[in-house]
Amino acid sequence: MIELRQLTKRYGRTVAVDDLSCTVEPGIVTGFLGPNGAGKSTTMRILLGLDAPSSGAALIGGRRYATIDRPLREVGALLDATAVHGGRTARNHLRFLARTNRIHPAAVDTVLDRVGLAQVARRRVGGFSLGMKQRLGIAAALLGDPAVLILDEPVNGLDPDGVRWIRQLLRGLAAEGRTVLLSSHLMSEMQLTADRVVIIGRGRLLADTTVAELTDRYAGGVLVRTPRPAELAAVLTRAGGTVTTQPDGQLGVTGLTESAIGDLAAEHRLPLHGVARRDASLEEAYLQLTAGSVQYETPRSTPGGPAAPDHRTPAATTPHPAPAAPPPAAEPATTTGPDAAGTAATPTGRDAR
Ligand SMILES: Nc1ncnc2c1ncn2[C@@H]1O[C@H](COP(=O)(O)OP(=O)(O)OP(=O)(O)O)[C@@H](O)[C@H]1O
Repeated sequence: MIELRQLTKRYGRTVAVDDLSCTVEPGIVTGFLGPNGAGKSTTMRILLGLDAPSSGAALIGGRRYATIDRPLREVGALLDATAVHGGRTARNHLRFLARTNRIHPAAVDTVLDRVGLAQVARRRVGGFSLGMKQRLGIAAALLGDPAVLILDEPVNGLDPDGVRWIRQLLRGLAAEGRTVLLSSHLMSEMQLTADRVVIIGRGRLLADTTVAELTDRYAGGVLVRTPRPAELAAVLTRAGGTVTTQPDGQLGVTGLTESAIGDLAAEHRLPLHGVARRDASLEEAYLQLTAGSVQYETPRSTPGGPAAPDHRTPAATTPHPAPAAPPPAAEPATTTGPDAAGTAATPTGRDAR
């Protein structure tokens, strides 16, 4: 289990994380979402002992990372898949991590197999594609068979097959009872992978709920298909509904249930070709929820200029690209957390799964 207790982090005048409290439970996948600069990476770095909180606490299995004796056995992390020694082979990279964390060397081949890198285990990491490095980073995170996994943008660089693979992997790891926290800007993917989401904006908690509850909360009424839209719209409006005509000619109705719409249509002998609840996607819910928290706005269209991207289009998977990169991290992020490279280790019991 992961717990954030009134976590606050300030960098000078910037409040990167602002009084953030939440619990990330085992047995499910929890998505960690927020616009660029919201404080996700900062929170993850604090969880992994790479940065110190200004106040509050970030706990893994009830303890601060720095007090965990054999970190790789308790928590696996992927922060920056490219932060690996390019001259080493994949196998040697993992063997080094295993040795310095007193993990049995047999675990190396097991995780290489699990992430699909067994065939390239003896190739130098420098020649790996970003997707292969992501897989290697995940292998390193899994090396100690940890109860908790913290993954920052793990699908970056993966092809569609790899994206599906990681979705199934993470869901499988959660089903084994592990705590899985992952950040991503890919809302459609997050909707398929995560059970719960913690959404932050400008360092503050905006939502901590299930994906189902969130999409339900932002569901947009009922979509009605009829060959006589003007007449039906008049009937529904008179009955207290609010009706809008969609670009595809359907009627969007709020304020009336599907059954009420069906009854009214039957009463007025107006044919219905379809009545369906309009579920919001996670992306729509996310965009509405974070609308006031975006720091790096997508440019709006200007007369004669290119059209701004439609934030409500499902294909827009990176809703708020930053025009400028945020300041670099205070300390270099590592693939597996600070102790991956060899801090002391003594056996501890697993208490966080
Ligand atoms: N080392 C640092 N020094 C100063 N400011 C920092 C530092 N690290 C982060 N920040 C600031 O803290 C805020 C939160 O940044 P953070 O990288 O945690 O956001 P994020 O949600 O991970 O963003 P992204 O989605 O773009 O990765 C931003 O305003 C960022 O500029």
